[in-house]
Amino acid sequence: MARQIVTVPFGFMIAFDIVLGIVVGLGFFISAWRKGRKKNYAALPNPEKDMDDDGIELITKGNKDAPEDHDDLSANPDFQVFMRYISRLIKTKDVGLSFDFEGLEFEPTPGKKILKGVSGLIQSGSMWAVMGGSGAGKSTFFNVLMGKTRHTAGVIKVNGHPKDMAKYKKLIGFVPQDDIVIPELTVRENILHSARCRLPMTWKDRDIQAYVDALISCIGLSHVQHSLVGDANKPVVSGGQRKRVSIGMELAAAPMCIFLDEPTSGLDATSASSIMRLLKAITKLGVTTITIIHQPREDIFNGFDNILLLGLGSEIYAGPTIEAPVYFDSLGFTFPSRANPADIIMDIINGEGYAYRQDHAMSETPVARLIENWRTRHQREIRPHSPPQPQHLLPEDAYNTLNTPAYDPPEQSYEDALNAPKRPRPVSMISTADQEAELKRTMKKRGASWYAQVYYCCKRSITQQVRLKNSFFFEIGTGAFAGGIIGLSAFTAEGQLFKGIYHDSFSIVSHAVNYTSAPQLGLLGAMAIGLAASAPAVKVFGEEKLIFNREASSGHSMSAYYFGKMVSVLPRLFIASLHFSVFMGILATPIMSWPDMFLANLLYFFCVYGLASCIGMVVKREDGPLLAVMASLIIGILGGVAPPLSKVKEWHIEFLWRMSPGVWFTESYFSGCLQPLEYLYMLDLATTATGFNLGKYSLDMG
Ligand SMILES: Nc1ncnc2c1ncn2[C@@H]1O[C@H](COP(=O)(O)OP(=O)(O)OP(=O)(O)O)[C@@H](O)[C@H]1O
Repeated sequence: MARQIVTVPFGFMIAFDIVLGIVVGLGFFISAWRKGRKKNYAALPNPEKDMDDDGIELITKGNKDAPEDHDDLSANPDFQVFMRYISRLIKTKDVGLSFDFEGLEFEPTPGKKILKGVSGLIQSGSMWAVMGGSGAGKSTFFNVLMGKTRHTAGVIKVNGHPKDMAKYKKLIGFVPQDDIVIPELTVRENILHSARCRLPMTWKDRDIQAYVDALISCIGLSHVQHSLVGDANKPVVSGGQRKRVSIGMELAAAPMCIFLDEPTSGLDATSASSIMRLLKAITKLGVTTITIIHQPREDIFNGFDNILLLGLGSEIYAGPTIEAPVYFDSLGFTFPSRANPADIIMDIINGEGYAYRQDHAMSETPVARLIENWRTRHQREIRPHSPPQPQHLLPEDAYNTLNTPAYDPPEQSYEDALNAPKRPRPVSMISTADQEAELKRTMKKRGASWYAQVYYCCKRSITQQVRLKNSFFFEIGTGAFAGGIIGLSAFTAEGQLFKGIYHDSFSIVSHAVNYTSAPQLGLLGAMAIGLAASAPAVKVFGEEKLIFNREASSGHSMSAYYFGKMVSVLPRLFIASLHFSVFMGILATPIMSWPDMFLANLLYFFCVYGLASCIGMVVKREDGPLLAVMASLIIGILGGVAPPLSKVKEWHIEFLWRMSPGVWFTESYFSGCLQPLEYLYMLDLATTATGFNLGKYSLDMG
């Protein structure tokens, strides 16, 4: 049998590789030239910047801690632009998002209560701090309030109506404790993607870009906006700047309520203050802000309208920030003048408050005593929990608040405050049907269309892949190598992968049969593709599990993400499959038509990518590659070669094998290598012996 020559695909592959080589070479050349040009300016006092291969500015180490532009918000002209945009976005008949929660409990395992009856009222347009020691239950409280974790007891009301908070996810922003950002994108690309996917679909791209520019300036990232974000392994921007990107990604969505889990960790004092002032300003527009904060500076602490103090999963205090020292004073703690009240409060609620007491009455289990004290006092005399109704200022007025001190000292003494007549606890604001309808309309408008999100996700993924070119070239190389190895294994057969019994009248001259070589080639091919594709697939999909979760919980379309991602990997699958098929075709020369073989390989690459991405999404990040490789080997082994599919049929468990893409793939090879020989051999004997079907190529591919 003549060796099949795969001239056209081979020529195509070579031409493609040459073009790819030229493009990459030119890229290197241009970036080296640009780097050289940069070096000529090195003598100037401007901050040094490098360019990476894609022309992205990389901030050099020396510049990482350089002061950011416009830390002083009130001097930043972009701030007014930002405020105008955001006030336009959150204007909804003076109704924002307020939360009323009563007796919230979370008990993941019986007997282990993480939250124990937390109650409170967070009115729209108020700024809350949640404070407590490590493990006090702050993040759990956040998760329960946001609807990410189902509470085991208690009621949550949104605007006075018992509702599932998750329904409002398009209007809620959440800045997680860890910076979940895409390291291969620049600062601006990360924020712009969030804005494009979450802002109203009616917005023009020009407006979105202007809004993002103003926001980037307000969070002090203009000078690094074209720098890659990087990650902990390969940092490009500093940790504090990455934190600000994370905050920017949420502010870009103009949320009506924003939850921030330690937004100031990793920021220097000035930047932290600047970010909190920005948050304060948007709070004045009606945005509800709830922040977990550990060690706030005094001005930051005093900027919060209210604080919720947690200890051992219970409330220790909830109410106006200004009244917290008064409350602890009433318990016998003395606040030294000139000390940061936040520090003292943290000491007290961590059970280290005896330094501020004359007596030692509370030295035993102090946190439990504080909790009990709050509970009994709270029942006895209910103090106001929140400031008056939100003021919903105009952007200009909110802007002006930046120039007034954040903290107004109490006009009355602590004693006066303690003896003041008791005010009734404010009732929660109950939105009208009209306001609810308006909120619904706002939510409906939020977010780009599904098609637009597919486009943005696909574009973002292609950008990432271009910047991760090493992984791309590795995948092509592995594909070519695997194809070559499998081709070599069948090289000596010279394309004769099947021998059967000749048709009647010639059957007597038949030689020994060989029914196994063709399916074996399929089996080896499946395993080789599994090895070549599974690890890169985990990298492309699995590494983004946290990003995916973050985006899904803020209302991004999950299907758009997957679809966009899938479309973006098709070119690399095509190229890897091309290299695999060409090398395999040249060396093994099966009589199966090359396009059929290529299509089978391509679809099998696709299956392995799908499987590996699902695994990468559900298992731990470090386990992903190994488990994906193992799973792809298993589906390859379930290809119906050993044990033969005929045997599996006898056991009546063929359906199990048919669940594996490996069996369809092997069957397509079997079919492809045998059908051209139908004129010569009795193929039905071979199908009975192996259990594979013939002539079902379309079904196999499907
Ligand atoms: N789903 C869960 N199952 C079991 N234990 C949990 C669960 N969620 C939280 N915990 C435990 O509850 C406690 C409070 O956790 P949480 O993350 O809310 O604390 P935190 O106040 O945010 O702490 P930190 O400031 O250190 O982040 C911790 O001891 C944690 O291990």
